[in-house]
Amino acid sequence: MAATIAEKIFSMKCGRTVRAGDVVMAPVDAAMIHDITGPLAVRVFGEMGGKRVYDPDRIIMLFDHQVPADSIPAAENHVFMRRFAEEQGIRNYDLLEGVCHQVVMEKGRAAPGEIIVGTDSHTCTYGAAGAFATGIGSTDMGFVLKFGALYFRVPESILLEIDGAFGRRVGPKDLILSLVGDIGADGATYTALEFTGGAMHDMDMAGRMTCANMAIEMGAKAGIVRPDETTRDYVAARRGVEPLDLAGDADADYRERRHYDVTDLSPQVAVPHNVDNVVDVADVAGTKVDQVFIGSCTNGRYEDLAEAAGVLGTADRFADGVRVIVIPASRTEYLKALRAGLVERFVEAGALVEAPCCGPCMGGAFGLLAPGEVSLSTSNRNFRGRQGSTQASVYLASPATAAASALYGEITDPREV
Ligand SMILES: CC(C)[C@H](C(=O)O)[C@@H](O)C(=O)O
Ligand code: SF4
Repeated sequence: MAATIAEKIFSMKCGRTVRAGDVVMAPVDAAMIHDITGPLAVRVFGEMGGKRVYDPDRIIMLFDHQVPADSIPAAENHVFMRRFAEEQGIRNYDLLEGVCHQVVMEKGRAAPGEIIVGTDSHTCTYGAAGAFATGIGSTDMGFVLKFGALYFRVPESILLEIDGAFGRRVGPKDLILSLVGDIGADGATYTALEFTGGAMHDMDMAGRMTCANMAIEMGAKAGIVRPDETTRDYVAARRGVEPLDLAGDADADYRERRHYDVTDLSPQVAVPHNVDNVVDVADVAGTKVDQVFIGSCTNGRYEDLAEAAGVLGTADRFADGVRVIVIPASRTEYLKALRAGLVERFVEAGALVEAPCCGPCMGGAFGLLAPGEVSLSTSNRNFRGRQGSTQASVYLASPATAAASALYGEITDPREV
């Protein structure tokens, strides 16, 4: 019987044929908790009478939102979580490795066919590895810590066939922003997006992670990139085993099939204050920016930094008056950027390069905006107040557009640099 990837994954995990709409109790392959939402999950686990977690090897803990601790309560949360990890024998990456989603992926903790949950909405990022991965609340996570399983309604799927070849300085972030603009912030609510097509399969893992990461910005429960050779190589290199082959069937019951061609796509920008307010860069070119942030789980990988550095080229300095903050998504990505000389280039050009963390993405730890200020950010959300004052404005774009805008002090089409 024909099935979507999501239906196949739930059928495999439940040991019987299930279809979209079925409510199932499914085992969870891995569960991720971080410094912000982890403490509540741990408390709920205790309130449920939890003594030992179901399997410490399946739990991934790390701190990334408020690191190094930016307040005494944050430091206390860290201590609380460290103790729990020690008691339970959970591997705690602490604040040493980077942003949660990048760390889960690069440690090979996500693979095709797995069900992964995390107490963070961008857990959908691991769909880049062919997993069914979704963000859950801390209360649900308390249950997962105890029982290793969770109730799910198997979602309907939307097939996204992406073809064509990106033009110069246009890439995965422009694609996903255009999809969010087209589908809308609630256009895919509780569906699994299944990404396939030539342009997806030509994309490296970094680009696929950028796309899967923003599935939640359309309301999707998960965003799964059909696994292929690129997925296999990435996962096999990290796990030492051949991952599962998995594809949706041509005659599966998709709620919708959408086709896109990226060939003529221009750089895209999400304008304040919603992620689905997406326009061509030309429509906002010339808008003055006070801060440019290159980083986050959406675009803080080596490939993103290289794209930005490519636009910077041999220019001496970023524009006067623009604060450029660059944050590699993990220690691994930071080291790659260091070894390739990218960090040196950014610093020479006047950027602040910070250690891996969420940084200004959520307006948490640092890099906040004052009323009236404008930020151009490679992250995934531009809601009012997201990066500081509710009177500030956040534009979202690709690393190439961010670098071009940092060079000129105003939103700039990277193809013109
Ligand atoms: C802190 C966390 C709950 C939150 C999320 O779930 O996404 C954050 O990571 C974000 O990006 O807004
Ligand atoms: S980088 Fe931003 S979007 Fe990603 S987990 Fe951190 S706060 Fe959330």
